[in-house]
Amino acid sequence: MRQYLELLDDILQHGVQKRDRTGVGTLGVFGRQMRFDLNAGFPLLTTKKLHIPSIFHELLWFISGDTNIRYLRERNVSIWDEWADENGELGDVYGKQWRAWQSADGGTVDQLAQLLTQIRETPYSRRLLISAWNPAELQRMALPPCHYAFQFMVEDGRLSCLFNMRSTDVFLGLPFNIASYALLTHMVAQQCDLAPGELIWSGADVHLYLNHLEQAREQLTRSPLALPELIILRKAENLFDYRYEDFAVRDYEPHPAIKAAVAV
Ligand SMILES: Nc1nc(=O)c2c([nH]1)NC[C@@H]1CN(c3ccc(C(=O)N[C@@H](CCC(=O)O)C(=O)O)cc3)CN21
Ligand SMILES: O=c1ccn([C@H]2C[C@H](O)[C@@H](COP(=O)(O)O)O2)c(=O)[nH]1
Repeated sequence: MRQYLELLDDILQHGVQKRDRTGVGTLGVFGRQMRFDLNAGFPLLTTKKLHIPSIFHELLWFISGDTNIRYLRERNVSIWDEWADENGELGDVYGKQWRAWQSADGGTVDQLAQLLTQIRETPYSRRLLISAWNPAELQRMALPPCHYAFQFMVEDGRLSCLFNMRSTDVFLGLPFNIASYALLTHMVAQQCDLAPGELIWSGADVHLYLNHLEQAREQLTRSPLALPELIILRKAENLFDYRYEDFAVRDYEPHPAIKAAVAV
């Protein structure tokens, strides 16, 4: 994950200070990309310890189509707490758009199910794409999607994924987002009898909150360690049938966690 440290350094060196919605303020750059070879290890940050259950449960929750934080709360995952209403609802966020995009005729589109069919039937397709950016429903979302679209590509029996972010909280959000899309790529690959290929992150507004600068500098004093390995213990019947217990991360031995406040 040397690329991640290079990105931190890039922002600290070239970032421009800006006001932002949360009132915290950021140091940011516009337009960056990072690539991860999923065969070189599972891209979990090693220069600070990440809480793996939060990442894995969140992805399973998206895939299930759920938009209420009850599922997360029951599993001690608190990363969405600040955005939920008194009933735990986040509105029409990721899960809704991935699994039940509202169509004009009153029906819904299961983008994830369609994607799997397309990968199997037309692996050469250039349309293996899912969008969470639904302009008609943005007002009904607690937060407009940050990772708003992702696309797969099949080549030589390998599945690669590129995910787009309009806005990236580099210290807190990005390490989660990279691991989450890496896990999704492993799962979709297994379901389609492909091997994982590359994961590519593409970010537009790429920022460090001003109250994360010290933590970012602390991370830059640390050396990246060997990446862990993801083991899928069971091949589920279909993409929607995976459980948390189906995954194990082997040999994750990171530097200690670094605390930071999330900007709401
Ligand atoms: N400002 C901001 N940054 C984000 O990354 C973000 C949002 N808002 N809003 C929606 C979701 C929620 N996400 C979050 C929210 C909190 C953490 C966080 O506090 N992480 C800590 C503790 C993790 C834990 O409890 O599992 C960390 O040290 O990684 C991470 C991602 C990602 N998103
Ligand atoms: O998965 C996520 C979700 C959110 N973020 C960050 C990016 C921004 O710092 C905030 C969202 O604020 P906006 O004003 O809507 O841009 O959350 C992330 O990095 N990853």
